[in-house]
Amino acid sequence: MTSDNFLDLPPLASAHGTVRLPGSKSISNRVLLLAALAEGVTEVRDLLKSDDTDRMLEGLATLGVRIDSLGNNAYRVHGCGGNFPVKEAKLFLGNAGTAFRPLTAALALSGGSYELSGVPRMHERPIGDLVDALRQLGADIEYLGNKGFPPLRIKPATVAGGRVRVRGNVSSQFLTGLLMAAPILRSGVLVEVEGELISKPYIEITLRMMVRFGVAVHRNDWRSFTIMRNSAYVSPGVIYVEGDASSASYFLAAGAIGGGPVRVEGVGNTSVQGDVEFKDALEKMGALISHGPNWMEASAPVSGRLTAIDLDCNHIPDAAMTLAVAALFADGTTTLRNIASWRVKETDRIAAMAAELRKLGATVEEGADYIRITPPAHLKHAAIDTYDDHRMAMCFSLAAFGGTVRINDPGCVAKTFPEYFSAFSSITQPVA
Ligand SMILES: O=C(O)C1=C[C@@H](OP(=O)(O)O)[C@@H](O)[C@H](O)C1
Ligand SMILES: C=C(OP(=O)(O)O)C(=O)O
Repeated sequence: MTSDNFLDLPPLASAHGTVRLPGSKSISNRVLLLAALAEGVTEVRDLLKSDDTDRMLEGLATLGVRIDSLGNNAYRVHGCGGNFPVKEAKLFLGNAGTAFRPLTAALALSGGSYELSGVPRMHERPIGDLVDALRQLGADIEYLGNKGFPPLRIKPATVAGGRVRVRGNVSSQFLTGLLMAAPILRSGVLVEVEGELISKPYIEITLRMMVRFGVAVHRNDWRSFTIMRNSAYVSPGVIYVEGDASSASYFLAAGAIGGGPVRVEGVGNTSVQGDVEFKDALEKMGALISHGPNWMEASAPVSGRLTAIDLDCNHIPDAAMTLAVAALFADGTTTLRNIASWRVKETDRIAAMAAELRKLGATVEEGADYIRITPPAHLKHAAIDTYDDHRMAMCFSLAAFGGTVRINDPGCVAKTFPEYFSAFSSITQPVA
């Protein structure tokens, strides 16, 4: 039964089939911004269409960037050569971290007057480390609400390149924003990371996308990054967005729990996305995994049951949520470590995950940066609250392998995967 506010998933007997993945959120929003900043016209194919990418598309359009929709998830972006035509604007960026953080950096170095705001949760997500770094380059940024958080006002300022230090232990998106925006200055920037850097594979995506647009960053391990004087983005002509590796995790887990094989197409072992390593975590749990350059496939262990794991998940913060729900179907106690960033994402994901897993009967221990899950013998029926967090809705759909489950506010999946539930039902078979 469905309504606007909840979706009842029937008890599931098995999973097998193939899913063609929607485009990667992380790549889509990077490519849109880089194409906008580049010289020339870029044709972007297989872009993700979702709330987060709509916020980036709208934001760029407000800034005067011409973007033509060509149909079939293809867009033509008319680059503005590092100089947004509109010098005064208000941007609403929803809850899209991949739009908010990089656009803050780009606009702070652009010499205009801008206001950036989002949904109430976005105003609770930190941005102080990025603002501090941009101020070192001369940017004039004011907090319109609480210090260290959006909404922000950016004023015209004399900005110049040079050395800038940024903290990377709250979100890697601050470093991503600085790196992507730095070529706007044309005068060379040395970015030094202060302390620990989390979510490193996302920096790899950033650097790979910048190279596609003609800017090679010289790096010293994860400590410092140099953007040379006169670096400027140039359109690569046509660019394809690969499938979303985080979105792949739900289907691969379904194959590992429900028999399989479940195959995802659009992303594979040559991907630039760190979340493809989710398949390795599932393999450690006993799942049978195979993969090629553009696909991955998962089946249940020969024994039929997954086994618990103890894993540092810092490199796969998004896909790790799927492991927490897969742990309901694994023998033993699963511990997911080094996930403090979960607390400042769409919701406090450690608290939300613990609360909803407990409703299903699991024994859950949570700490500042870890979660430990012991499954019950049988799942209880529960109505799962999703906290306006797309990943809560998507990963808890897997609980239907233990009996019927209600997902409250299923529409929140629109942040990154509007068609999620129809894709999920296409590879899962209810109990007869
Ligand atoms: O740069 C990116 O595309 C992202 C970085 C990660 O955030 P943090 O760096 O805040 O962990 C990730 O959780 C987010 O979904 C996307
Ligand atoms: C953390 C996420 O999103 P954002 O890009 O808004 O940070 C996510 O998609 O899990």
